[in-house]
Amino acid sequence: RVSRNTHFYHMHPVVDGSIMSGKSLLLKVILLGDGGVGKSSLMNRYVTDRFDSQSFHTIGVEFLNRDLEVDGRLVTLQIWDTAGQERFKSLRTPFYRGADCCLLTFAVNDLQSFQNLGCWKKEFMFYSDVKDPERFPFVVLGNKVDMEQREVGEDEARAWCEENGCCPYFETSAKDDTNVTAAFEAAVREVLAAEDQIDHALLSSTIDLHGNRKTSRVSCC
Ligand SMILES: Nc1nc2c(ncn2[C@@H]2O[C@H](COP(=O)(O)OP(=O)(O)OP(=O)(O)O)[C@@H](O)[C@H]2O)c(=O)[nH]1
Ligand SMILES: [Mg+2]
Repeated sequence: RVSRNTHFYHMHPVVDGSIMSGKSLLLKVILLGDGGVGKSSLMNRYVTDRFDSQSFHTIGVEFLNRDLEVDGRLVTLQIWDTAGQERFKSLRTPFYRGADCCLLTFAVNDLQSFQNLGCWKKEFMFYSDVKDPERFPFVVLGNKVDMEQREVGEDEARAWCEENGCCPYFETSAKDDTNVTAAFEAAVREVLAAEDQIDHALLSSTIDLHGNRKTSRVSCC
């Protein structure tokens, strides 16, 4: 399963310091969550529009690319799917660096997987070394909503999201293709919104620097 994904990989030349594919922006999103919650199924549904009821546990990481357009911007979404089982921790954590968004995933019929969301968030923060932890975009996915036996209510999940940085929440089914596209597009929107904020902050600090220089000249002379 690991080597299969190399078919989907294509090099993105670096143009003017930013990684571009044609005119599209390359964004890396990473799926984290307990083993068996449906991370690989969500990625495969989104990229290949297939669902396999007999899928194997992931070992290490795999990734697939999909091009899309969000709010008029062309994006190549590089989706990194990780192994949720504890024994594969050392194989997945080196791949957290450079992620633009983290998709925290649980299964609505598995309470433990919901209770572990906080641990996944911590693990991501620890190994990704993100520059601005307060503003880093997360999206939460409650998968397997097609299952009748739920152990986690939608309200409970939304409350967790509120308490954890007001991240967007989607109830998904990789099996029925419910909200899968919406969830990945939301991840792109979160990244673009965060980048717009950074651009705005940079612009403001440039103006401040200019102002400071003027002030120091006055005090020098
Ligand atoms: N009913 C239902 N089953 C699902 C759904 N998504 C995944 N599954 C099933 O759940 C099982 C685990 O799915 P995976 O996608 O392999 O889970 P994973 O999160 O990638 O697991 P690891 O690779 O071990 O981390 C498989 O048998 C899938 O067919 C869903 O939305 N609904
Ligand atoms: Mg998997």
